[in-house]
Amino acid sequence: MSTATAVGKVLVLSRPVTFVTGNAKKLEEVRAILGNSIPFQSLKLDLPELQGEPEDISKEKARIAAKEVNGPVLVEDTCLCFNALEGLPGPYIKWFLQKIGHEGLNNLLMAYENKSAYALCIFSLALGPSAEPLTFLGKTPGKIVPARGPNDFGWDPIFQPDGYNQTYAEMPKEEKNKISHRSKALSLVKYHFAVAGYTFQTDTCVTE
Ligand SMILES: O=c1nc[nH]c2c1ncn2[C@H]1C[C@H](O)[C@@H](COP(=O)(O)OP(=O)(O)OP(=O)(O)O)O1
Ligand SMILES: [Mg+2]
Repeated sequence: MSTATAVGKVLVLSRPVTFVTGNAKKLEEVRAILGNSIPFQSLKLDLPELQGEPEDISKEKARIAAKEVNGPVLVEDTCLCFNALEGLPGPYIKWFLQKIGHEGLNNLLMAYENKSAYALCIFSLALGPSAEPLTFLGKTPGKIVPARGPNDFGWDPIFQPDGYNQTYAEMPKEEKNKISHRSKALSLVKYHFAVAGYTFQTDTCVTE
């Protein structure tokens, strides 16, 4: 069974890519950033929180999602990495945030002069359940500050990107979406789609 077929030099996908996430805010940003550039549908699914290196986590997430969907999928995993802590909490930021909150995350850096951090987003595209996922990485450097701004998306209030005096949370959404880890990674995804020139199969007679 395959969900991507090569016809000449063009890869025909059995159907549009499904962006799989359990996070409504991520989906909102992905929609805003992609606009109509890549046709995709979305599926709300809580994929397992894996451990290991960020790129491996993202790839494994895509493999799991592609099996669930049985078709082409896009997933992403987001890390918040503190330089003083050699990149931790990194992929474990979700639990850190849930357990110790913005203040606790600031306190983790109390013993260090270096408050620098980076936001990392790794998208993985799997064209089908047995395809090797491709990864696209976006990174935005900044620093960890006491929370400022609306508290409606994760750690946005404590991350101030370099070159700005506002935190992600204080910035207008369009501004965050111009410079964010997510938009940088999605630029690469868009470029990949443009170069790969995927087309989407509409012929229902052809089975996967
Ligand atoms: O731009 C962001 N600005 C602020 N916070 C953010 C951002 N992007 C992700 N986050 C939060 C959500 C979760 O607490 C953790 C990443 O964990 P991560 O596993 O990638 O996200 P998730 O479990 O919420 O959704 P998913 O179903 O796609 O895995 O950082
Ligand atoms: Mg997750």
